[in-house]
Amino acid sequence: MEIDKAIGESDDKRLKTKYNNAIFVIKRALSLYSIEEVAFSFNGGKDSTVLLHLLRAGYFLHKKELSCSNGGLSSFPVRTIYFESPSAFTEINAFTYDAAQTYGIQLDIIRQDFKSGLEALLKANPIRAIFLGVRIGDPTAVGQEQFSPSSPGWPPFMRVNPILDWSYRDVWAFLLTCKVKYCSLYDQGYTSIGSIHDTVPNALLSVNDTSSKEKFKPAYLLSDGRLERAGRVKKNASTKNDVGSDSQKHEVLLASVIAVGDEILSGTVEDQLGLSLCKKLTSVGWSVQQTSVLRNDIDSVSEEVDRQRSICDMVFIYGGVGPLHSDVTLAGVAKAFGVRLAPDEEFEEYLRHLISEHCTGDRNEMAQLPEGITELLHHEKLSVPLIKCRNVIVLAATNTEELEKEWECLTELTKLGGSTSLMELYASRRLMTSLTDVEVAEPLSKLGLEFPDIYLGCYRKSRQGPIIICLKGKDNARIDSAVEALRKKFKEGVFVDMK
Ligand SMILES: Cc1cc2nc3c(=O)[nH]c(=O)nc-3n(C[C@H](O)[C@H](O)[C@H](O)COP(=O)(O)O)c2cc1C
Ligand SMILES: Nc1ncnc2c1ncn2[C@@H]1O[C@H](COP(=O)(O)OP(=O)(O)OP(=O)(O)O)[C@@H](O)[C@H]1O
Ligand SMILES: [Mg+2]
Repeated sequence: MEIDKAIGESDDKRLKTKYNNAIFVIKRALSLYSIEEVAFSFNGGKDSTVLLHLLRAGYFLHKKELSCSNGGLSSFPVRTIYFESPSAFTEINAFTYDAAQTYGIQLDIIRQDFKSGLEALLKANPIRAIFLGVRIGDPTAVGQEQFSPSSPGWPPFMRVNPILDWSYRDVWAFLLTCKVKYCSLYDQGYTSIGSIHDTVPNALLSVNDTSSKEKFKPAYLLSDGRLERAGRVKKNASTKNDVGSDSQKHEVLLASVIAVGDEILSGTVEDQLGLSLCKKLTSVGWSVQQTSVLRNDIDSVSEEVDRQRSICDMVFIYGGVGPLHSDVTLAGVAKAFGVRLAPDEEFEEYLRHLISEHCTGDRNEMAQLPEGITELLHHEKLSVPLIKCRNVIVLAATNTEELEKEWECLTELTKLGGSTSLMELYASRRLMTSLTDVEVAEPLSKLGLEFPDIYLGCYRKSRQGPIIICLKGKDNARIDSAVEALRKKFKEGVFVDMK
C-alpha cells in the first residue's frame, strides 16, 4: 500500500508517530463499527485529503490484520459524503470529483445544510460514525476528542477525528511525503479554504512582484501554521470579542489590565507592570477601563477574565504564567472561555529550545494552552511567542524591561497582521490651565457635545495646582479643531500646550 510504504520509508519521526496514531484511531473505529456504519466527510480541503489517504491506508491495514487483504485497494469502501454548495470554489469541486474518480470513491453529494443533510443521511442509512478532518486549532474543534459524539441538537452519531492532534506542518509533511495530489488552490497561496465569499489567499505568502498581479507562494511554505486562517475574511461582528471590526474603527478602544499574583496583594512586590501597561495603552489611544490584581486562583482568574473580555476590546493579563503550582493564569483563561488546556506542540517546541535541559517528565506542563482559541504571535525578537486567546493577551513579562520588549513586538505584530488593528496610533493633546474647575466645567461639557468623537479627560496633580485637560481621538485635525473651539470660549492665553 503506497501510503504506508511512503511513511515507512520516511525519516520524519514526528510524521511517523502522527501517522501511526491516526491509523490506530481509524483501525479502532473500523473494529467498533461495520463498514456500512461508517462514513467519511470529504470536501476536497487539505485536511480531508490527508484523511482520505489515511483511511485508504487504515482500511488496508485493518483488512491485512484480519488476513483478508488481497494486497491492493482498487476501490474505496467507506461511504463518502460531500456537502456541495454553490459558494464552493470551482477548484475545490473539481478536485473532489477528480479524487473520487482516481480512488474509486462513490460520492454521496448532499445539497442541504450540514444538519438537515446528516438527518436525512442517517435516516436512510445505518451510519453510526463519521470520519472528519477536524484539527485542533479549527474553531469547530473546541472541546472535541478523537471520538466525540455529535453535539446536542445534531443527529446522533460518533464524530471520529483521526487527525485532531495534527499541526499545519504535519498535514503538509504528509501530503508532500506521500506525493499525493491536493487541490490546486493550495499552490496559489490559499492555506485554509472556506467559501468563495470568505476566503482569499494568505497575505503572509504574498510575493513582492513588479507586475501588477499579486503572486503568492504555495501553502506548504507558510512557516507559522498558527496563521493558516489568515486568509479567512472575518465575518462582521460587533461584539467586543472581535477587535478590528469596522463598527469600532472610529471609537476609542477599551482595555482591561489584570495582574495575577498573591505577592502583589500581600504587598511583598510592587506591581510596576500595570502602571507601565496603562501608560503604553493610553499612549496609543486606548482607554484602560479597569486594572485589577487577583489571587493565584483559577476561579478568580476565570471570573475576572470572563467579565472583562465581554466588556473590553482587549484584556491584558500578566503574572501566574509558568510551571509552578501557583501559575494558574492560562488555566483561568481557558476556564473563562469554557475550553480545556491542551498540549500545544508548536509552543512546546519553542519551550524545549529554551529550557530543554530543565524539562522534567514526558510533557512540558507549560506547553498546555487553551484549546482551540489560542493564537501564537511570533516575533523574531521573542524566544517564545506571545499568547493570544481571542481578545485576551497573556504577557509572560516578569519585569518592565521584558514588558518593553513584548510590547514592542506586540505593536509591530498587530500592525503587520492586518486582521487585528490593535494598536492604531491615536492623536492626543494635553492642555494646562490655571482656570478653576467651576470656570471650565460648563464650556468643557459643551465641547464634548460638539466633538462627540473626541475623548475629553481632566485631572489635577494637587488641589491647588493647574488643571490638565487631555483630548484624544483618531485624527489630529479634529483634535486641533476641538482645541481651537475650547480656546475661543475663553480669553487668549489661558491654555498652555503640554508636551
Ligand atoms: C459530518 C459533519 C458533522 C458535523 N457535526 C457537528 C456537530 O456534531 N456539532 C456541531 O456543532 N457542528 C457539527 N458540524 C458542523 C461543523 O462543526 C462546522 O460548523 C462546519 O464544518 C462548517 O464550518 P464553517 O462554518 O467554517 O463552514 C458537522 C459538520 C459535518 C460536515
Ligand atoms: N462541505 C463539506 N462536505 C463534507 N465534509 C466537510 C465539508 N466541510 C467540512 N467538512 C469536514 O470538516 C473537516 C474540517 O473542515 P476544514 O475546512 O477545517 O478542513 P479542510 O477543508 O479539509 O481543509 P482546509 O482547512 O484547508 O479548508 C473536513 O476535513 C471535512 O471532514
Ligand atoms: Mg475547508
